[in-house]
Amino acid sequence: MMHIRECIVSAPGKAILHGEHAVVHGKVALAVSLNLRTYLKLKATNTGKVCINLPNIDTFLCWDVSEVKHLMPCSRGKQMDLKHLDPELVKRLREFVGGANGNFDTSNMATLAFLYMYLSLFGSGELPSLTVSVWSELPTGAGLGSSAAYSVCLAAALLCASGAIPAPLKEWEHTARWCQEDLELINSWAFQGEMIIHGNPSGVDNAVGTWGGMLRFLAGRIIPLSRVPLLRILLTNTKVPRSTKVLVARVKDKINKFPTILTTVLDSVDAISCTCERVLLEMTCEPITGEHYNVLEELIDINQHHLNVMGVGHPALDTLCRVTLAKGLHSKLTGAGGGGCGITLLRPETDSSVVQTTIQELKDCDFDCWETSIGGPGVQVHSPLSVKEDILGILNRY
Ligand SMILES: Nc1ncnc2c1ncn2[C@@H]1O[C@H](COP(=O)(O)OP(=O)(O)O)[C@@H](O)[C@H]1O
Ligand SMILES: C[C@@](O)(CCOP(=O)(O)O)CC(=O)O
Ligand SMILES: [Mg+2]
Repeated sequence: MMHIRECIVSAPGKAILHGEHAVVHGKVALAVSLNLRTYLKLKATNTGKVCINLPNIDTFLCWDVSEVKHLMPCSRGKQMDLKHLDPELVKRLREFVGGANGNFDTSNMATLAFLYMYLSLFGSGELPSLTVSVWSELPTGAGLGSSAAYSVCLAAALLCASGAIPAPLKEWEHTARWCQEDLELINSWAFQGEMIIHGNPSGVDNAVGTWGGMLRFLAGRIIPLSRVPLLRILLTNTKVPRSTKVLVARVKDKINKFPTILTTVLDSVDAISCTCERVLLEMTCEPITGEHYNVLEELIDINQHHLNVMGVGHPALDTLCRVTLAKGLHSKLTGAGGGGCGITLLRPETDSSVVQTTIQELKDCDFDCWETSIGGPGVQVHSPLSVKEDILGILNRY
């Protein structure tokens, strides 16, 4: 039986400050990693089976390696083009997992992304027997990039298991990261997972999951913003379920229907991202003033209107904006919208009593709400000691 490397990896979720949807159409986005992560454990087995345990989405599946092996198109060697999916492999996998009739459910998408990467990475040789277990602190399908964190973890663990990238953890270390070249490979493979889950992803989410921190993303170009002011952000999950794939397709339809109208909206979002970036930079090189915050707040308001124009708003997100504005705070949706999460900018002087009453009022609307810290590290490999006990317990359960 083929020998593979075992590992535990994690990747962060993200919040998009500005540029969601527009980024799919070649505009600038500003995004930042969160302190909420997805963890994945890959275990080598000798059962002749390939198994996946996804307790967040109640999915536990096992196949005989031989059963999966014949899904690999015979003509296929090692995959070189990581910008497109192999349509033949996707078709076969859809038939196999039951997503052939446009059945884009949570479980099918996650399974498809896993099997696609597993077969693409190992399918040209002997398929290893292994078990992958994933647990996330992120809400699934809520705009915080859970799909990308999942795809980044899958890519890192499977690439590491296959020997395509090294195991960077030294014996005495608790966490380690890969070198730039390996991160680029992880990011490219994670993009494949995102293509399965999003349909037409921009790549911003997997870039944040891979590199962490705050970054500017434009047409596949990733520029880390090393100098950013400390921002206080409130995250609210309206808990209205939605699918990024459906929302991205909805925006595309609207652009096709009203090209000249939507083009100007997308250009305006681009200008918002660029203005926000300039203001954030100014805030790191000159004393921060109330005017900086006034501009950041106005940008949030304008962008939220644009996202409504694109058709990705939701009454629950309107409620979030209204409740926070009554406290003098400004909010916008983050991620694909249509429900899911929103961000609220807190000012440095915002009193903690105001924050607490706002959180309480949002909870009274049946939303989840918490102050978050941003800028967590990108994809990492862990020793078991560096994983919180409760999370390790879940990963070891299977
Ligand atoms: N922890 C997880 N375990 C399994 N699948 C996950 C997990 N997190 C995300 N996914 C996959 O990602 C999909 C959600 O992606 P998406 O609609 O892009 O929302 P978001 O990325 O904003 O959370 C889920 O339907 C599922 O297929
Ligand atoms: C709407 C979009 O800009 C972000 C989607 O983020 P999320 O899956 O909702 O976390 C799509 C993309 O960039 O691929
Ligand atoms: Mg997503």
